[in-house]
Amino acid sequence: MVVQHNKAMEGGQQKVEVNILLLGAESVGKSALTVRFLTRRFIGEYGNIESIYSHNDKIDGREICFNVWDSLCPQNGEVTGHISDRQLQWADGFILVYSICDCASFSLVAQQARRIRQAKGTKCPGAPPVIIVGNKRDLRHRRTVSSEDGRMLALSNDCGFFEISAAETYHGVLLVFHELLDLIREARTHKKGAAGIKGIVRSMSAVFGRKRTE
Ligand SMILES: Nc1nc2c(ncn2[C@@H]2O[C@H](COP(=O)(O)OP(=O)(O)OP(=O)(O)O)[C@@H](O)[C@H]2O)c(=O)[nH]1
Repeated sequence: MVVQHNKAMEGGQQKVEVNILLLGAESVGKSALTVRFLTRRFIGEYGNIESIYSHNDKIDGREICFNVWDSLCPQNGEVTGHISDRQLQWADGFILVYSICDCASFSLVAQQARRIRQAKGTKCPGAPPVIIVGNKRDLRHRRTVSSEDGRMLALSNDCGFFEISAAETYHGVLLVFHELLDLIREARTHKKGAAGIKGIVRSMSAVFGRKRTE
C-alpha cells in the first residue's frame, strides 16, 4: 500500500505540479533523499513505508507542487529492474538511486534506466526525464562504483547524473530535484526535442557539468 501525504495548496495562483518517482535498491538512501528534500534534514533511520509526499515550493516566482513517491524495492529475494505500469504512468520524471559503495545497486539502476527507456505508456512517450544519483559520497573510501561508470551509464541512457551525499548536504539533493523539474518542464513544452543543439548541450552538461555538488 502506498500512503499519500498531502499538504494543502495555498493561494489562487496556478501551480505547476510534477510527479517524481524515486527508484533503486534497498538501503541506497531513497528515503534519506526524500526527507532531505522535504525537510532539509538527515535523520539517519527511516521506516520502510512506501509513501507519496506532496511538497509546495516557490521557484523563480512560480508555485511548484512536487509529488514525491518514495518507492520500496521489492523484497522477494529477486532484485530485478521491474517497474510497475502504475509507476510508469504516474511519474513525470524519475530519480534512480544507487549507493557508490554497492555495485549491485548500480546494476539495478542500469536495468531500471533501460526499462524506462524501453517502456511504452509513460507520460512522456519520447524519453521521460531521468536523473541517476550515486548516493553516499561521504563514504568514498568504500567506493566500488567509479564516478566515470555512473556518468557513462547516464550518458548512454540520456539521463542526468549527480553524485551526492544525502547525509552530508542538502544542496546536492536540492540540485537533483531542481534539475529534474527543469527537464520535466522542458519535456512538457516539447522544447527538448525541438531545441536541437541546445538540448544536446544541456544533456551533456547534466552529465558532465556537475561532477561535484558539495
Ligand atoms: N553514510 C551515508 N549513509 C546514508 C546516506 N543516505 C542514506 N544513508 C543511510 O543508509 C541507510 C538506508 O537509507 P534509506 O534512506 O532508508 O534507504 P532506502 O533506499 O529508502 O531503503 P529502503 O526503504 O529499504 O528501500 C540508512 O541507515 C541511512 O541513514 C548517505 O548519503 N551517506
